[in-house]
Amino acid sequence: MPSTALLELKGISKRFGAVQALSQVDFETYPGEVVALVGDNGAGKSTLIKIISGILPIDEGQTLFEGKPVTLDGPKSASGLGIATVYQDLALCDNLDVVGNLFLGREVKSKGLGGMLGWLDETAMEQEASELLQKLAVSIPSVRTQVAALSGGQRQSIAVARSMMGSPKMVLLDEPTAALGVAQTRQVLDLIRRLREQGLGVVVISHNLADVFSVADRIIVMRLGRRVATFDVKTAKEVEVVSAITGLRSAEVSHAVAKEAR
Ligand SMILES: Nc1ncnc2c1ncn2[C@@H]1O[C@H](COP(=O)(O)OP(=O)(O)OP(=O)(O)O)[C@@H](O)[C@H]1O
Repeated sequence: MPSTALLELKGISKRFGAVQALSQVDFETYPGEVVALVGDNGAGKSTLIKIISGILPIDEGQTLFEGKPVTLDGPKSASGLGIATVYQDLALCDNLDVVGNLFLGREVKSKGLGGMLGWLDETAMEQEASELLQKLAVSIPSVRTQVAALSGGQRQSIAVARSMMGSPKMVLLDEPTAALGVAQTRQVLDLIRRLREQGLGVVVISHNLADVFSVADRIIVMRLGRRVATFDVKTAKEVEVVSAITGLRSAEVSHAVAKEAR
């Protein structure tokens, strides 16, 4: 593991009225690793992701990016540092094709008079889109396919690819495999592995421990707004992770699992 974290949060606290959503949370990600953020409903995962993506201000704590103190006071400051977020609701435009979605808001104007007239350089965008999808090994019928015609896994892959357009250093994924079938999930998990191979720091929120164990390097467990455990996937046991998530002892988890299986 490289010694300097890409992102380091220290003692982060966040309150919504009477609800203490985060209490003194430390969090760190390194380049070229996948960190899974897990925890029960209401544990504080989304709040932490929103803080990292600059959507929510913190009440207390410190943020370092590549070892330097920074302030994440808006989505622009996060994206300016190279932090990209892929939300659960995808935010793709169904009526646009893949190129249109990848370049939404960052269209390439054609050079010369065409550019002055506001014409878009479709050829350049098409080529760049194809290159990006090839690099990420995302397989779709054509970059000119409307995203409405893609499978759930392909759509999620396009959403992830879109987050790569600004060449980020870190990608946050909120439940990227929720609502996907087995084959589509595998496709998205493969894509996450490729982000790691490219040296990115990847943070994945997931409720699916099978996915977590298959793709993550480290697992950070949140419970009631606190970071309660950290596991190295190579040595972690699922029962221990469930125990940290629920607050039950491992023996109680095993007992509950056995009872459920009956
Ligand atoms: N905007 C908000 N206003 C008030 N309370 C909030 C707000 N956002 C989150 N909370 C509360 O903060 C706590 C943490 O919520 P958060 O959404 O971060 O949990 P989570 O781990 O992402 O849960 P889930 O898995 O259900 O998405 C919860 O008690 C939640 O009700």
